[in-house]
Amino acid sequence: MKIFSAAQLKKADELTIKNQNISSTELMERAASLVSAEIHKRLQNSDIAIKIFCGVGNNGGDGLVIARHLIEKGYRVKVFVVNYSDNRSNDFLINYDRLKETTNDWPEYIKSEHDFPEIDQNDFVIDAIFGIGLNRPLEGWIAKLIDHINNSKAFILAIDMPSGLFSDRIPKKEDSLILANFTISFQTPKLVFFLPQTMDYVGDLQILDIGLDREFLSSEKGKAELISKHEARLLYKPRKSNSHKGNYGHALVVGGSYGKIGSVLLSSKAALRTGAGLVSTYIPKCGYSILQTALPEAMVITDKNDEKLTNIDHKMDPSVICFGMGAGKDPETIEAFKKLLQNTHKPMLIDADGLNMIAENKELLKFLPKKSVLTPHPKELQRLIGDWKDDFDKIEKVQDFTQSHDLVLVLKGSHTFIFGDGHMYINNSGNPGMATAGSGDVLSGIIAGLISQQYEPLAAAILGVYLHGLSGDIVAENRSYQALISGDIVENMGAAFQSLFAD
Ligand SMILES: NC(=O)C1=CN([C@@H]2O[C@H](COP(=O)(O)OP(=O)(O)OC[C@H]3O[C@@H](n4cnc5c(N)ncnc54)[C@H](O)[C@@H]3O)[C@@H](O)[C@H]2O)[C@@H](O)CC1
Ligand SMILES: [K+]
Repeated sequence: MKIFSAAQLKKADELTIKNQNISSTELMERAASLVSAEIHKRLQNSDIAIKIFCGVGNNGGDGLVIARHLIEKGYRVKVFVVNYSDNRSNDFLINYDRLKETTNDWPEYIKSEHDFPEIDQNDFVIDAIFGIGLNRPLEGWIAKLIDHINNSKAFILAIDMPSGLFSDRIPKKEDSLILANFTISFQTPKLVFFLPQTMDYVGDLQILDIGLDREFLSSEKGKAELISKHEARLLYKPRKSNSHKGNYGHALVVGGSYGKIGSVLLSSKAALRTGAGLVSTYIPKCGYSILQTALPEAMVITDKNDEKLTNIDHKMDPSVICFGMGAGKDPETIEAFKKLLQNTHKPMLIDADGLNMIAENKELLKFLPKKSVLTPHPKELQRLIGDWKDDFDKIEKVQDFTQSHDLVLVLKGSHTFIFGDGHMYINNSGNPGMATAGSGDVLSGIIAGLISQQYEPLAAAILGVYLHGLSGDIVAENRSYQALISGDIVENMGAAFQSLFAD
């Protein structure tokens, strides 16, 4: 699903009104009716006090439509107009009149702190104060109202966006914004719903298809693409019945040091479980028996050194080399890595200590084969590209970095971002249970396993990240977040592939 900017959404809005020959009031009616239907589906006529806070723009207009529909269905609704301006939008005014025809319990106006209503913890609050139209921080009594709503501890449903959240920038620490439990947004999600600095305000997220202009949605280039099952499925390449292991490539996993052989084991196993035809490992001698015993399907070559990598002389022609997990940063290992880079021309996957070596020896960057995949977590990214001001600045810097070196970059996080070919993809699978030792090693193995099967590096990164999260979700469902360990993600790759096509 594409992610658009506020300006693009406004354009989609206008085109829809023109091409479908409807009024903006009708579009609002369509969008907000869908929201009230969702609320009704969940509340099932329960006798709960619903308090709807409506701004005086179109987000407020949505709130008024929702109020009317819920009142018609018999809910106990109280509407508050947050009168931040005397300029009311046309659709606000139309729906204000329609609401007054529906109920005798007319909206109450909030014009200062004195008008703040009491909000009980058991109330159901709907935030329809500001949507994508917010263009400056909230001030004065409006900011205080937001804090008042948050402090009530009531359940908060935000319409389109939590009020106070901008669509295109990060709010300052001192800014007031709604901390929603649930957000229902229209047509496409907004980028800020997925950024580490702003995602917590959104709560659970639901996107409603309000039928905006199809032609625009499919032809317009998005700011980013959200990767869910549908998008992942399109990347999947089925296996041919007339094939042999040679068709699925050979992944070479290079890494490990004394006490860290497990990382290579996890990556190698993940590559095999993802479908690589052959997997070899290149490790220090101390790992030989460990790997041969724990993973008889893999071939093992050892360095002449017992505890670290000193000379990566593999004499093979692998389809992909995955480097870095557990490798440490010994000067001899760095030298060996440099030689490996100089002698490799196919895209590589670089993780963990491999990334740290590049961060500390930037001259290595020029030896990286084009389209290599780097898989940093935020701290590793910072070592690679330096500090950033905020999440928007970070995105810009990563785009510059990946484009100038022609790389694919997987920025790991609760929503992992994938950058490549000038585009940005945001993963939508996975869960907090996956923040556990070795999870990154498994991801590297999955992506390497896909590259070895001739997926383009960018496609391998996108699909790999999605499958990794999907497998983690399957584990969490059966085992809880806390009990999930990385080996479980590998073991459930089969279930993840099956689930890709389950519905
Ligand atoms: N784009 C779409 O596809 C649709 C949009 N609809 C709704 O329309 C909303 C956007 O409506 P609007 O453009 O009227 O914008 P909002 O309702 O978000 O904001 C209204 C106005 O408030 C003013 N404002 C901005 N920041 C302020 C501040 N800090 N203090 C005081 N005033 C401030 C601005 O002049 C802004 O236009 C969406 O979020 C959505 O809820 C829906 O009705 C249906 C379809
Ligand atoms: K809102």
